[in-house]
Amino acid sequence: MTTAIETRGLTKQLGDVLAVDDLDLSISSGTVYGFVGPNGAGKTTTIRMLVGLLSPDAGTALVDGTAASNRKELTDTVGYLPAEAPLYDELTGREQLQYAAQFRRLDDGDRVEHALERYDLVDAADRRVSGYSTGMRRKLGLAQATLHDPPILILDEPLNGLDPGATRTVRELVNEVSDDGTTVMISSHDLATVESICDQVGIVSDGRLVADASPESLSASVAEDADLEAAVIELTDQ
Ligand SMILES: Nc1ncnc2c1ncn2[C@@H]1O[C@H](COP(=O)(O)OP(=O)(O)OP(=O)(O)O)[C@@H](O)[C@H]1O
Repeated sequence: MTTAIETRGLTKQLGDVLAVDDLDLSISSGTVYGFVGPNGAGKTTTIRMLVGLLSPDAGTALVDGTAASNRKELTDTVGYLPAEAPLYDELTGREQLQYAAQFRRLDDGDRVEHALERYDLVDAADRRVSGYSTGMRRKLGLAQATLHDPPILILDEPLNGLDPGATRTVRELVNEVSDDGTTVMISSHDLATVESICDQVGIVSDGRLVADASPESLSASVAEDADLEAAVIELTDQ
């Protein structure tokens, strides 16, 4: 099995904080990987290094075998959704996706219409993004991040602030793209959802990886009837 994402000794200091501390990650292709841990554990900082938005102080990050700093080469390979979706408020939802399609030189107009349907945004497609709710913005952000069908999808807190319906949409998307062989890395505090969709979960605390295994093994490692939430609390000393 090939490795989609690999870090060795990844380290980043931000101000006085050692945000990521000698982190070794290995995510096999096709895995749905949950990246969890307390507030301030270093998840976003790690992800920003994986998508080439931050340079590590030490260590290496490879995405699809290419240095993560090489953003240009990874444009077609990676779909990335940050916690705040990068959207233009003055555009309509449809225009936003058309803009993203042009940026990526995707000439297929059907792709945009298909994405609007897939994310249940057809009725809102001609409204300006400035009037979208949190869930609608997230869905549009996801539509944008997946427009080019990237083989690797990195989602930073995609479930934050979503109602159950929108959470289900994200869950279904992850299951769907995973069935097609896409590798998905997803950081989240919604541990029940992570438990239900992820094959493997990495737990970070104070910038370090404290555990990395299937949700079932992590739960079983703390108690017979434990769930992932109990495991995360136990393993991160919360
Ligand atoms: N620009 C910055 N300057 C100084 N410290 C920072 C900066 N950005 C993040 N940090 C610190 O780095 C650490 C890791 O932050 P990071 O955002 O990666 O954590 P996280 O696991 O994503 O947290 P959360 O779950 O709350 O989003 C935290 O202690 C945070 O306060």
